Amino acid sequence: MAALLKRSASLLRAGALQKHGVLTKQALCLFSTNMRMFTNKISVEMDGTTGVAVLTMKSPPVNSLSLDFLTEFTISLEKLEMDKACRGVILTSALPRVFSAGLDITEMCGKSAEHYAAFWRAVQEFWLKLYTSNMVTVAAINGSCPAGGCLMALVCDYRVMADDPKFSIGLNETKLGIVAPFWFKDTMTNTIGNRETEKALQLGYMYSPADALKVGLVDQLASADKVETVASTVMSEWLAIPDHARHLTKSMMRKPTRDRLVTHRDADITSFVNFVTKDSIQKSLQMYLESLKQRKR
Ligand SMILES: CCCCCCCCCCCCC/C=C/C(=O)SCCNC(=O)CCNC(=O)[C@H](O)C(C)(C)COP(=O)(O)OP(=O)(O)OC[C@H]1O[C@@H](n2cnc3c(N)ncnc32)[C@H](O)[C@@H]1OP(=O)(O)O
Repeated sequence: MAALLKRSASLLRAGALQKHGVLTKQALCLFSTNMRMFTNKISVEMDGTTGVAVLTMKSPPVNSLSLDFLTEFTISLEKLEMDKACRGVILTSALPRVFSAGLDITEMCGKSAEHYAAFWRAVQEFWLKLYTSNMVTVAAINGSCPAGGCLMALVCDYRVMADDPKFSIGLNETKLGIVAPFWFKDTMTNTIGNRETEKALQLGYMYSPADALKVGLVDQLASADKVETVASTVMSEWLAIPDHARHLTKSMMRKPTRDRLVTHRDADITSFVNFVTKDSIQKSLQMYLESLKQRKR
């Protein structure tokens, strides 16, 4: 398994996954009955009876989306996608208080242009795989969920969030001095509409669970200890619909947004690299990282 993951990771980084479908056709072994898979940063438990997998992020301190994390996540998802027995996946976090802190800022600081390009391609791949999944995807948001963490939840079919005012969710990029790219914006607009997105993105607004429910950023709240149980109940309701009808409908709804990124994928990587290599952006990101560290002292 370690060797497979290593090989898969290098293929993914090289862009081979989406170009040649190598992982999907040859390399992936499938889940069949009850199955557990662990990588360094993710664990997956698949219940062969219900057809539901729980994908748990376990990358302390904050489940940030590093290149390694994104690679492991995308490969795990691909394996589930290939397993005919798997019809739904619940995403959750093993960490107390944090679902995911979003993109790993250290991947965007002080690295080469080649590194930024590889990182951004992996972010795109992660979004594309999750956004276009044939499985029912439910986010069990059991902690804070800024920026890329919010994006991950937004691409799921349904979001259940812990009703704890200490947690928040939103696309806060402007607060870091950076700009959410068009496909982050599209994903949010498709969920909460244009006007609310315009305000939320410009202000880098982080919503409390109650406010997130009010604007439709999440679908349901549950007490922190019940988030996963509620997510499982929601999953059963969605799985009562015939798969083919449901996922044809999903792909009809999502195709225009997906196509927009696929069409502009290379240009989007170039934009990201040009943007993130600017001195002013590097300075903003460094200062933000430093402020996160200072907060603890
Ligand atoms: C003209 C138009 C051009 C357009 C061109 C567009 C191009 C594209 C531009 C770029 C777009 C990028 C999009 C970016 C998306 C992102 O996701 S950026 C990441 C944003 N994330 C955050 O702001 C979250 C920051 N973190 C927190 O708020 C908190 O950590 C938390 C998640 C609420 C958890 O709090 P707590 O449990 O108290 O933990 P902390 O003590 O704060 O943190 C523990 C350590 O983790 C480090 N850390 C936190 N978040 C990150 C992160 N995202 N990346 C890396 N590291 C992180 C933090 O520094 C602590 O580290 P130590 O001090 O070393 O322990």
